[in-house]
Amino acid sequence: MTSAPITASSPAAWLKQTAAPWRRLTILAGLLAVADVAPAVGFAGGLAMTVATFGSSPLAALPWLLLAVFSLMARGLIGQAAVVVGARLGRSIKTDVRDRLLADLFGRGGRADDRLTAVVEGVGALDGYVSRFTPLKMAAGLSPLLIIAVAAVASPFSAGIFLFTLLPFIFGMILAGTAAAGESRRQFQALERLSGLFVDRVRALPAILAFDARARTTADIARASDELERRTNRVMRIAFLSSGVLEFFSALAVALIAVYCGFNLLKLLPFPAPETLDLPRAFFVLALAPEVYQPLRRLAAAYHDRQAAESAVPALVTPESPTRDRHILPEEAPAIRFTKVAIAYGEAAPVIADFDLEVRPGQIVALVGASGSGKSSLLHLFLGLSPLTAGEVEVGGARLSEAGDFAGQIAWASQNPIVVPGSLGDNIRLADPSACPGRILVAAGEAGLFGDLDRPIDERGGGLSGGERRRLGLARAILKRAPILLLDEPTANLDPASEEAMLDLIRQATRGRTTLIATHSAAVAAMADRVVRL
Ligand SMILES: Nc1ncnc2c1ncn2[C@@H]1O[C@H](COP(=O)(O)OP(=O)(O)OP(=O)(O)O)[C@@H](O)[C@H]1O
Repeated sequence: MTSAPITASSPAAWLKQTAAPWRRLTILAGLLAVADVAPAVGFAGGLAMTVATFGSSPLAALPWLLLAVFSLMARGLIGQAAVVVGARLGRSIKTDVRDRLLADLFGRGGRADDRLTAVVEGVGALDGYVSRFTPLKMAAGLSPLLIIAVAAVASPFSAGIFLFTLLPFIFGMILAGTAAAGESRRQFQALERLSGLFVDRVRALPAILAFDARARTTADIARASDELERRTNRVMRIAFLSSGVLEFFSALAVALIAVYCGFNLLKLLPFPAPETLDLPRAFFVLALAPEVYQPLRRLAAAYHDRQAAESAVPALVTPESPTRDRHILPEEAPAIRFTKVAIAYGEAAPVIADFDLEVRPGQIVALVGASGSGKSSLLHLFLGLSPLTAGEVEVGGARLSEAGDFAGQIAWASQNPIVVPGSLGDNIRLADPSACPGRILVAAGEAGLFGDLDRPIDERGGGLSGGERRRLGLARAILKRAPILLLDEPTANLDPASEEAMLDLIRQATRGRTTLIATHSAAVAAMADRVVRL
């Protein structure tokens, strides 16, 4: 089951909306938690009657004893069923949210570091919320009142004591919950920071080793992990403190009931007795006393689940992404039009402003200009790697502002093609995972990559020269049958002879496609149909 994209005003609303498609299962889990009341009452009644009848006739006590035993067993079964339903609910919701996060992550083509904690820890934090906290919340709202109503039948005055002592209990829970909320949020932020830092440093390992920054990096990670430890300790402290306070109130209330029932039985109450209790009724009320507070204590114990889930929500909300129709572009080379395009990174001044350009279908346009003039940024627009701050880019009539990116229709050779550990053939195949070995061989040949395609390459490109890396990028662009070709500095750092050979290969690759090339090379610019200076 997949829910709609979610954008909600508050974490609580987001969680509610996210769980909405599983409303029935949620209600079932809640009802099972509430159903625990029936065996609790059965057990208290059975025990009270056993004690009351055992003295006069042990045989008459047997059915009551059996009731108490069966009630205990029913309690176990109901608890087990609640765990199974809760686990199923948690699994379903986690899978849905995780799928949505991953789709958003891959759909945007961005880096995954900042969402890693969301996908792993954040989604995990939903489990306790849906499988424990939500059903227990329902039980905490209904069960004490049900038990008090039953107790009122045996002893209305005791029911009044129950109601009265519930108030400080609820007040204590609210106080503890409010105190824990902020700390829990800060703990999740510390966890996100540590996780992001760790992934980032692992990624930058070669640079760290090259600049001998091991000590500094270790200190950074140690600091972030100390911070997480500090935050976790604070959350735990609040949790222990609040559960201590709640235990105290619950013990006090049970003691109050015990004193009242005992003194009433012995007729020793220091005030006029509001009712006369006999042994079974007094025992029944006393046995029910812990049950009144049990749902609230359970809810308090699961309160941390709610805090953890709410703290994780900001990282889990996927921005409502524009509808992306990957098939809106024609198969043939399309026209491209830039209208008053601006690109600005963050708050910095625009790198590109008021940029207008019309590229005809199949045309080759070279973008030239000083380093930093924004050539790569213009190409990155098509892949969603640079922001379209103003204006519009249209490809065959489709608007970039509506499509988000055109990555599916782009063959792209970047300045530094990404290399993954594996063989050279595996690396070319990344552009089209469905390509057969024959097509990969042809693409490699057309990009000037000859030799063994099975030769191993590590993640830093070890095993490839600088020129071969560029050819790898070109081979990928050739392999991908896309109507637009983007080449970023395809001949940088090549000697004139290699560049000349590369030009022939590029010319072939551009056939039947609309091509944009960012370049500093006069030879590449000369090959283009049109040169645009930035
Ligand atoms: N992801 C980014 N975040 C912030 N600033 C960026 C980012 N990418 C590029 N820039 C900035 O935008 C400006 C233009 O960069 P861009 O790479 O587009 O220029 P270029 O003309 O392709 O340069 P070169 O010829 O050296 O490759 C530079 O000042 C660069 O620092």
